[in-house]
Amino acid sequence: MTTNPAHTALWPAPLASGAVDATVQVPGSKSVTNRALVLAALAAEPGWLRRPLRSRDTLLMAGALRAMGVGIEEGVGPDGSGEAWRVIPSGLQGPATVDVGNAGTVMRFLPPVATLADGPIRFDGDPRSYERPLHGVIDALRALGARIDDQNRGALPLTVHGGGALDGGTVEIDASSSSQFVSALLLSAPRFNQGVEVRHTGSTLPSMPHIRMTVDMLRAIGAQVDTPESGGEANVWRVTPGALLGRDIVIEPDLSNAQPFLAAALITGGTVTIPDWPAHTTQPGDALRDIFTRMGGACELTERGLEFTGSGTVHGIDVDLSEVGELTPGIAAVAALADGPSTLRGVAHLRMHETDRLAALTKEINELGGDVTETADGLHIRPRRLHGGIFHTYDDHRMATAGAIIGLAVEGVQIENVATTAKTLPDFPDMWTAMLGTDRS
Ligand SMILES: O=C(O)C1=C[C@@H](OP(=O)(O)O)[C@@H](O)[C@H](O)C1
Ligand SMILES: C=C(OP(=O)(O)O)C(=O)O
Repeated sequence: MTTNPAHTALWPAPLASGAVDATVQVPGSKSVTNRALVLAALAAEPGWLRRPLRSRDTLLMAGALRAMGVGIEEGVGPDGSGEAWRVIPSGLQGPATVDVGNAGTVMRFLPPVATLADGPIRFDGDPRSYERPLHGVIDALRALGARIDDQNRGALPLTVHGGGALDGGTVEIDASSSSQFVSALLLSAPRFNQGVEVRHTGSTLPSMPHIRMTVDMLRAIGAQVDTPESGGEANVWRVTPGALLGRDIVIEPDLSNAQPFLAAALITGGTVTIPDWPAHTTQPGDALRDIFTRMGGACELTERGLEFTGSGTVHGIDVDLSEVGELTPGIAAVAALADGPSTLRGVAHLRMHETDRLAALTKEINELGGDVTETADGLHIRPRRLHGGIFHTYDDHRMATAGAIIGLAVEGVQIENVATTAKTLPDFPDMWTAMLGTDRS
């Protein structure tokens, strides 16, 4: 077996020499870009994505749709500003092979799309993708009329034998391990003959803002969706069959990827401004305004963007992160530097993310001298004086950025495989050093 040198390389995480003072332009949202690509590919007419994220997860999504026959061209948006993708839908075709990498959005959102293709679509990905939950999507699609070969029973790799159409109808799923099961079924449902009625039967459902994002984006492109929030039954979503419109969608900055930069302001007592922070959004990263304020910062949404200022003191926090699980690694990193203990709750499902994030955070922070324990559904973090050392990332972009946050305050932290940030933020190391280049020391 050959070893990719990028995976063993150590990146010396820069120490902040003073309070940061920077404006950081954060690239587009992974979750919005990948939903916009799927919806544009399923539309009845061409559409535009402006300022899409170009990262491993979104390029895998674009590559997969292209493999099924969708046109995705580089261009300048209709108003002449910014880079854009023009998406030209076409009859979806197999045979094709889809590499999902380790992108939850690709492995979950595309099997429903593949049922609409004419011919077999094979799905494969990184070794970790074989372990991530997919049974909710596979079982539901079978119940709705799809033919799927899954030699690994309920997981990747698999082949969807697209028949050019899917009956659709009513289906029950347990989405307690990933909200993406629900999003996946809803996104393709306008194209199912009978649409879909999805009923979640599990006791918990993580990442509700991401389901709201799915619903809002479906409605914006012309779909009719009934939800618990719009007066429907609890845990039931209905999508009516119908044509989707070609839209011009501007992708918001990725607020979860703004997290390490906001954390830098919080722990150095500096100020970071994130331009184009949306006034209204379904992105879970918007919760950082509240969470990082409770941890000691202050923020203001101005015409320049979100201005976040740290006080120099970081407080511990007791918080339920079930709605915003992807923020956990960054919050854990800040909590390890706080002036009191923290309890992060409601995130048992993170054990099945890019890596087992609860185990990985516990091990890596403790190896730097920290005191973290895993609970049934989260972490207890008691701050200790930390020391330098290697921070392993387990191919998880958010582990890499969590390590960089700790490295701001602790000398000698080295991040193994910082290149894994390419999953959603390929420019992270350069953005991080550029932010620090403006230290007010
Ligand atoms: O739908 C989406 O875009 C996402 C939903 C969430 O997944 P889970 O519900 O599996 O946590 C989130 O953690 C992931 O980063 C992106
Ligand atoms: C859980 C995440 O990603 P994925 O879309 O692969 O589930 C994440 O980005 O934190």
